Amino acid sequence: MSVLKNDLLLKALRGEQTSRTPVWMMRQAGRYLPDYIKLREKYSFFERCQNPELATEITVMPVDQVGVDAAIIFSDILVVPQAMGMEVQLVEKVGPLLPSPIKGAADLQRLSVPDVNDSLHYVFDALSLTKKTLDGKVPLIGFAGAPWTLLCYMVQGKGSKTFDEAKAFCFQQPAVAHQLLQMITDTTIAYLKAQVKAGADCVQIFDSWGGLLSPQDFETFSLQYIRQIVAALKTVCPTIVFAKGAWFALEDMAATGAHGLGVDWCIPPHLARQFAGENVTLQGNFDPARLLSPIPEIEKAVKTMMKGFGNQRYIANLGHGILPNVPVDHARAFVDTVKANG
Ligand SMILES: Cc1c2[nH]c(c1CCC(=O)O)Cc1[nH]c(c(CCC(=O)O)c1C)Cc1[nH]c(c(CCC(=O)O)c1C)Cc1[nH]c(c(C)c1CCC(=O)O)C2
Repeated sequence: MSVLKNDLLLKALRGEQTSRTPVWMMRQAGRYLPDYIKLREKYSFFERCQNPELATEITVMPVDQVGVDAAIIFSDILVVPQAMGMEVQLVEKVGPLLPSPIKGAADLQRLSVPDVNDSLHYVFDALSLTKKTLDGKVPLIGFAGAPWTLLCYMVQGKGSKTFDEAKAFCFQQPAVAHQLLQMITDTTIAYLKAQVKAGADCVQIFDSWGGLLSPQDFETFSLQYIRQIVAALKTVCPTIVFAKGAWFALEDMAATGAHGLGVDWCIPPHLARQFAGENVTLQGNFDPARLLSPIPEIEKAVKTMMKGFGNQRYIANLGHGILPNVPVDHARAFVDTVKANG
């Protein structure tokens, strides 16, 4: 395994001094990149994920074309429900569709905690090939969805602004919900450990819908499972927890021992730092829609963000995934501005 030539991200996560701020963008692999859009015409989404050569090609694209300081493996959080036994489709322009969602205890019979080396081996193959292809250029990030966010899709069956059916399931059948969350957690721990074995240098847990829960419900249905995952991974690699909208839980999330915490644009940097404390790296928090501003305004806003977070224990990123309609030169302006001011 080659030594990393750029280890800014890992240094920032470990709390070591960095010579400048590392930068990457959530959902940087795909969507807005013209070369990715071309591949989309030829292969279905899961074909792209399951073919290690294609997944590697897409993973490396933003490193070469936008200049980010880390690669994140091209895959999706929904490969875990798929491996547990659910049918998952990705419908063009609609998003994820799970035609037979979980509605009650009987539906859990259809699910299993799978042997990840069997059902998700293609992700590990993609990680190994990507690691080799990167040749130490930048670190490689592995990832998984948080149990709560995966439950949202497994119960609701599709995307939603409120995930009201998923919440109703948790509130009406809490014992079944906790059984499901534990199955997802057990699968995820094995999955992330195997990602590290295959070449991931650190991992991020995406809790995209954490902020839909009240602080008490976030603890009950999300954080206690994230805590298990972080505890299991802590000695294996640095972990980043990104719970969108869950600014209220920054202090509790820092107490899990995660190395990094993602924050969205709804909280100013100084409050994020105040809530999270000094012993964790913060990552974020540029409004993805702000990448649609003219480039000079992007540059100004990035500098303001960086001043707010300071230049240590900080990773510049967006506050959620990059939007599909962002021009590549705007994404590049974001990355270049961080590098020039870091
Ligand atoms: C909620 C969620 C999903 N997937 C993911 C999340 C958590 C992060 C977030 O909240 O944005 C995570 C994800 N999905 C994808 C990645 C790849 C790595 C990266 O670039 O960060 C990652 C990290 C590829 C993808 N996953 C998907 C695409 C688009 C499909 C395509 O290009 O054909 C990509 C590039 C499909 C997907 N997958 C999902 C949705 C809602 C959609 C449809 C909408 C969309 O994002 O375009 C579920």
